Amino acid sequence: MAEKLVILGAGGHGRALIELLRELGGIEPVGLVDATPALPEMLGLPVLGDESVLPGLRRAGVGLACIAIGDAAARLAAAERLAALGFGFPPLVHPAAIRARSATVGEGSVVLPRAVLGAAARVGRFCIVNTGAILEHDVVVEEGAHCAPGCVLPGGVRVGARALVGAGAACRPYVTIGAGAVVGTGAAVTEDVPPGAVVGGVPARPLGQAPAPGAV
Ligand SMILES: CC(=O)SCCNC(=O)CCNC(=O)[C@H](O)C(C)(C)COP(=O)(O)OP(=O)(O)OC[C@H]1O[C@@H](n2cnc3c(N)ncnc32)[C@H](O)[C@@H]1OP(=O)(O)O
Repeated sequence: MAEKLVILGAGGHGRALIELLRELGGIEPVGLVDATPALPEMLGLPVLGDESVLPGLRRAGVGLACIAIGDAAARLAAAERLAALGFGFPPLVHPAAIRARSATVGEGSVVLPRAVLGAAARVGRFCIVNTGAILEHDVVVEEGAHCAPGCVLPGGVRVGARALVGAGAACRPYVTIGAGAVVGTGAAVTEDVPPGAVVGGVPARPLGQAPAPGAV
């Protein structure tokens, strides 16, 4: 029998995860939970209410959850709350992603279609590897980080915890992107990015401090 799963977060990323789960099979999504549910359903799945419904879902046999929240700090905080209620977080890898046998994906992380995980790539817990992102051999992505659509991380790049590598950004091999840093869309990162920095452009240069949660 398929294990039952609830999705926390009824926004755009939630929609992407519904599609992922339907392609994956073997796990039955029962609905979505959201702090401020705007609509009664999403792509045919019910929006069940806010987090107050979660204990009842656990009692009803829903044992799995995935967190569809783009902001890294909010995603990790939500994971702690749901773990305390006893939910488990399977890594979810879309069947149209390409994963080397030696690549690993941590609990609660999601890998979307056409993403590539090369040899010995390591994706930590509660990360997002978005559509078409390329993580080459030996790339390390730490807890809560987000590799946005189409970014290119060549061999040996390290993405620190909660960092965001923006859509279409590319990096030089073996650079380190510090914890909580943001790499803007389309940037070309040629040297290490300090923790918490915001960089953009070609070549990437500092743009300021990390934006407020949810702003990117
Ligand atoms: C499935 C999905 O959709 S996943 C979504 C993934 N998300 C992303 O890829 C978004 C990544 N975020 C960005 O690129 C953002 O533009 C950020 C974080 C770099 C900057 O955002 P903010 O802090 O809101 O900056 P803001 O838009 O006010 O721009 C500040 C300055 O930086 C410049 N700037 C903003 N983004 C970039 C960029 N990607 N490259 C170069 N310059 C940039 C702006 O032109 C502006 O310059 P100015 O001061 O000379 O006018």
